[in-house]
Amino acid sequence: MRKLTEASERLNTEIKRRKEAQRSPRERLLFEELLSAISARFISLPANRVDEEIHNAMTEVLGFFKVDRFALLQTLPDKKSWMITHSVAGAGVPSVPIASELPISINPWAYEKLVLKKEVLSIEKMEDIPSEANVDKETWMKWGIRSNLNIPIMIGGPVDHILAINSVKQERLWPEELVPRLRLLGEIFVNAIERSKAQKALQESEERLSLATSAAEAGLWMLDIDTGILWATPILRELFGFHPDEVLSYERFQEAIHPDDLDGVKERVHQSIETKSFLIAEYRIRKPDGNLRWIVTRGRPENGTLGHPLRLMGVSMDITGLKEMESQLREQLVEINKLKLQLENENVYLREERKMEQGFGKMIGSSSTLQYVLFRAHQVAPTDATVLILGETGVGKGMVANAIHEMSARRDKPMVTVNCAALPANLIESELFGREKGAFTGAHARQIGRFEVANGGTIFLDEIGELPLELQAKLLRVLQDGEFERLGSPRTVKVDVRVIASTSRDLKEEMCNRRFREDLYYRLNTFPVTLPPLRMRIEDIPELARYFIDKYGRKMGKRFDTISKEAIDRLSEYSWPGNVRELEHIIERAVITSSEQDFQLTEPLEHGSVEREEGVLKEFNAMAREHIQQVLKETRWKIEGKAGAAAFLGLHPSTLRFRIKKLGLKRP
Ligand SMILES: Nc1ncnc2c1ncn2[C@@H]1O[C@H](COP(=O)(O)OP(=O)(O)OP(=O)(O)O)[C@@H](O)[C@H]1O
Repeated sequence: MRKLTEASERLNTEIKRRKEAQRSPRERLLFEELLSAISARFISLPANRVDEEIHNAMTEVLGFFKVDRFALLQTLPDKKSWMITHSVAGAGVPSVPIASELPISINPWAYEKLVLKKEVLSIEKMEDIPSEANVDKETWMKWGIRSNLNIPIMIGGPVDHILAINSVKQERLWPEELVPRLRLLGEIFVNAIERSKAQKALQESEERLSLATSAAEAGLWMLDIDTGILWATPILRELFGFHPDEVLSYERFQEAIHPDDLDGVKERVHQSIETKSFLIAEYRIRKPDGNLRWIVTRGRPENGTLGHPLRLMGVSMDITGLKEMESQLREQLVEINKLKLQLENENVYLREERKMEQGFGKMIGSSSTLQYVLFRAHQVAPTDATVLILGETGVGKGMVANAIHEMSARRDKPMVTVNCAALPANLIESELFGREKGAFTGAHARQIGRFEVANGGTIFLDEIGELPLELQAKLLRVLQDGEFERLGSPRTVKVDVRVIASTSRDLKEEMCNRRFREDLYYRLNTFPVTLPPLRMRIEDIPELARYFIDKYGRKMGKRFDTISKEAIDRLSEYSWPGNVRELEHIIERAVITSSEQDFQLTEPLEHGSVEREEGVLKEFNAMAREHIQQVLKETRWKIEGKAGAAAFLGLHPSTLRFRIKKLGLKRP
């Protein structure tokens, strides 16, 4: 019985095959015609019509073969699924939605056959499917497929498209000669799809380029080297002022270039073509309205088949704004450099002026006592010796200290002043020697002491007499060995500092009363310089007064033509307990109250005139004598001439001779 059934099936198949074979020549011819009509429609088909045309062609083929479903599938790059890109179905047959993804895992056997082995799958009935393809069979049966023809389409290398034809209403045989024709159809479809993708990509990139060039206001151009014909975008035409319809050429381009820049541009273009190198040129053009613009052009030659450049293509932009900005910046830079130079010069001038003010330049007074002081300072300045400046308050001790520093080799290093009287006793140590963080309550940060700041320079310890006894030993160590420790640190710090100290106290007396260490006193006193009080050099008063009147007059915009003799007399008679500082303040006030042109001392001088005691006078004579004697020694008793003692002391030679006689000085 089974044998009978099998024989009947074989017979049926044979009958079907014969029928197909009988139909074939006619159908084949018709199908050839259909194929050539379809392929003709795909020639130069615009990208946006490809999908529609594939759909039409598939519908025609579907009708032609009277099959139920026709689809084009694409293998997705991840190789895990297929995507239905195009699909049509016959009447009453459910179609597969386009863009739906089919996982390869539900058709593993078909994947292997079609994609990996590149074989055609022609299935007449589901029973023919081998047992290893059960998963695929189940899938197809679920979709109601009874017969199936799948053709891999390869363009180039791997299979990335499948043409799938299903029959759901009946089983059917797929004649073998159909396969090459359907594959051809599939290739027409896939080629059209690829072409449309490439066209779309090109269109997109053109759009992007055009967007970028128009955003950058850049004009594109292409020069045919052999013919000299120039192609240009509308933006380039606008940049150069060319007419939109004008036929452009290399000559026409040259005409637009400023004559001064033309040779340079021609040279660069020539070089770019000859050496096949990048072209870059900046030049001016004159537009038809006479407007001068700056243009930058970049380009590159494009090689022909024989390696000889055929075209030069590139981009040009208007950089007039940039150029203007650049030239403005350059002008500003010149201006800045000028100002910088001016500022530097002013700085040098100010520094010089300050030096003068700090040095002897502004130390007013030609009394022999003051001159002697200056002479001493001059002598000691170049050495590194410690100097002790003695004198009442306001006599100019600070000025002399400054002058010594300015005349020393340390003048380019800092001079740090510490007023020992102005600092509270508990802070003075950390001020002078520095401290480590946490050295005492409230020491939140590390602090560098003034000795370290003055390293390489000078420290001026004003009112040294006020230095607490316990710090005097520490100072002595610095003076002797140049070393000390910061507060709260065991580490020894080494410095190279010259010490100038000053005091208005009688240090000897302080030493006797055990308020000042003897060893420190002697160490400081190696080179004492005593500044006489103003009352001992009254001859300096008129000069000082004039100097201060002028200084404050200028500051306040007043110019005094006359200074009354009475004012000068009053100033000279006064005892000046506050010395030069007091004189300066009194004059400053008087300048404010005096009317223009006429300087008047309106306020009373508080202490009144003083009877100069004999002792003071004696002291004065002794100082003057010592000074004149010293100068005479230095000049080997030469009185007159440029290098003579009289010139040095600022005296007339006969006045000096008179003084020598009066002071009883004798040549050794
Ligand atoms: N010979 C001088 N020529 C011009 N100005 C002077 C002269 N002597 C002192 N002065 C001025 O007098 C003022 C006091 O000078 P300075 O501070 O040097 O005195 P000092 O003796 O150090 O005073 P103190 O002991 O109070 O510190 C300053 O303004 C200074 O410019």
